[in-house]
Amino acid sequence: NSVWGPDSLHRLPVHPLWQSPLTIPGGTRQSPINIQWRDSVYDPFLKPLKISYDPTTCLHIWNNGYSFLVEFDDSADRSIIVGGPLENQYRLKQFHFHWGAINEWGSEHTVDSKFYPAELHLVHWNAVVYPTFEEAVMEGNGLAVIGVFLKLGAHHEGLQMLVDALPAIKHKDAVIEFDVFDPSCLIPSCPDYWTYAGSLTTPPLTESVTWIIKKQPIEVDENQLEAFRMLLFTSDGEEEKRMVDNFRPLQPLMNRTVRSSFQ
Ligand SMILES: CN[C@H]1CN(c2cccc(OC)c2)S(=O)(=O)c2sc(S(N)(=O)=O)cc21
Ligand SMILES: [Zn+2]
Repeated sequence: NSVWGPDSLHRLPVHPLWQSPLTIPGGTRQSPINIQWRDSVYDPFLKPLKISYDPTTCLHIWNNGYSFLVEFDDSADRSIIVGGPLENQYRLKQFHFHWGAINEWGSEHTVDSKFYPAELHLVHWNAVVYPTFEEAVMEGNGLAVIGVFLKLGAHHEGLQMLVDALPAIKHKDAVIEFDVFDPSCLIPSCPDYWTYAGSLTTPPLTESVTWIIKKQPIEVDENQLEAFRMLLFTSDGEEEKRMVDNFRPLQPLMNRTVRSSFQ
């Protein structure tokens, strides 16, 4: 259940970028957070995360004015994750990214206060317990988001397919069909992850996310990061505002422990 209603949300100090409130009154499990490696607690009972995506469930790629996202057909259990810290299996709904204007920052989560230039979020929902995504978004165990850090390095072949589509969705609300894409190619092979109870990092900021943050980043090259920065927050015809720095500020850890799947 959420701790605030839509009426109180709009009177809060808002983040300049996308009118996302900086803090939520009563919020006890907000995201993103800094992951202090030495304070994370190894949990031997954490299972390996099992990821099985069907590339043909891919629908389209679009610019929603916050980020660009690739959406999937979640009408059946065809692209799912199970295991890890999760009690049920969760269905893939969409993935999107957050990034900076320069390589010094851009990720939402930090590790030992270090920013990465970008962060990938793969959003899944608990269709075992909840009949619709919209209901799952409002419940404590409704969503599971895999976070993957991007670091500057080698060219990423799998990412290039997305990068090649970006010029066609430069403006807010632009969408193009995207037939076949397997997001597993964006997930590092190393099984190690941190996990903690958190929230969406954009409105509605609901405290419904089990975060699974991969320890190992993926490498992308400068041209690929620059391609993200060519997108616009603004619609066609409006004064152009480059889509950069679309990450929420760090939130207080409060009474939470970050667990690790590795020693
Ligand atoms: C615009 N960004 C959010 C979009 N969502 C959304 C869409 C429809 C309805 C809804 O609530 C009723 C929420 S979402 O749940 O897919 C997510 S996940 C996420 S993040 N950065 O925490 O991974 C941000 C958003
Ligand atoms: Zn996100």
